[in-house]
Amino acid sequence: MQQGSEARRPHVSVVLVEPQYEGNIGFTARAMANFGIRDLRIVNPPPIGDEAVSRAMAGREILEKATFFTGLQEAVTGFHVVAGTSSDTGSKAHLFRRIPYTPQEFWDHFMEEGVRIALVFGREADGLRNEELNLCNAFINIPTDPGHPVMNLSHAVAVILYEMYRHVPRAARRGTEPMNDIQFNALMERTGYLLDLVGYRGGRKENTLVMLRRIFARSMITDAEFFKIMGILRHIINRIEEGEN
Ligand SMILES: C[S@@+](CC[C@H](N)C(=O)[O-])C[C@H]1O[C@@H](n2cnc3c(N)ncnc32)[C@H](O)[C@@H]1O
Repeated sequence: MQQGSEARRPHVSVVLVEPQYEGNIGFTARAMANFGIRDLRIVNPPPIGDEAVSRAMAGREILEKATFFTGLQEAVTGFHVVAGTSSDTGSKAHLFRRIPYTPQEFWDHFMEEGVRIALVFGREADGLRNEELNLCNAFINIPTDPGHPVMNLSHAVAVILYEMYRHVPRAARRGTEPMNDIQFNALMERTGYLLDLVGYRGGRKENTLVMLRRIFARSMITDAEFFKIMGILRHIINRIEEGEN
């Protein structure tokens, strides 16, 4: 299922109900890849061909492994949370069992390890039908300009998954934790040593280190990037030292 950070996440699936355009299916798979979600379910898909594949890019495997269903009930069996999505908070609002969540509110509530969540998206032309909304036990509406509330299907998927991703604890996003204080000090120490080796002394060295400290501090260097930079510094330092001996 989700790569890398399964332990801290709910199990999220994306369910498209009778999408008309294969391009939107491809773009949906691509957005899912961007945010680490793998399980794509499609109720009564149109023919899926080259256009979907070319739109999917990194989501190609997700597209290839998508599963197909003949009804929504079948597609969402076994999920704890079945979240219907709609741009329509007016005429369909009476079908919502409660006021729709914004994506942020939804993930504030449901970002629980082990919870199985189906995010259900409707048809391009007329969204989810009443009988499909009745199968949902939560609802999400993405706030937009009131004059233009209807988003493209795959854009709506991307916004909701982006918000999910923002809720994933930092530690669960492999390699994206910020460099810690010990690493920061080690980076400054190595940089200072390199400046010594290339002949920076006294005030020149101090001023350069102050400037580099500011640059490093505002660069939001991740732990993975820290190890890369340290590796590069080690190579440069080794080369210089070898040349001196
Ligand atoms: C082109 S829209 C269909 C328009 C339809 N009036 C509806 O119910 O939203 C296709 C799908 O994209 C999703 N969508 C579009 N705009 C959205 C919004 N503002 N909030 C939540 N989902 C949205 C919904 O899943 C919707 O069924």
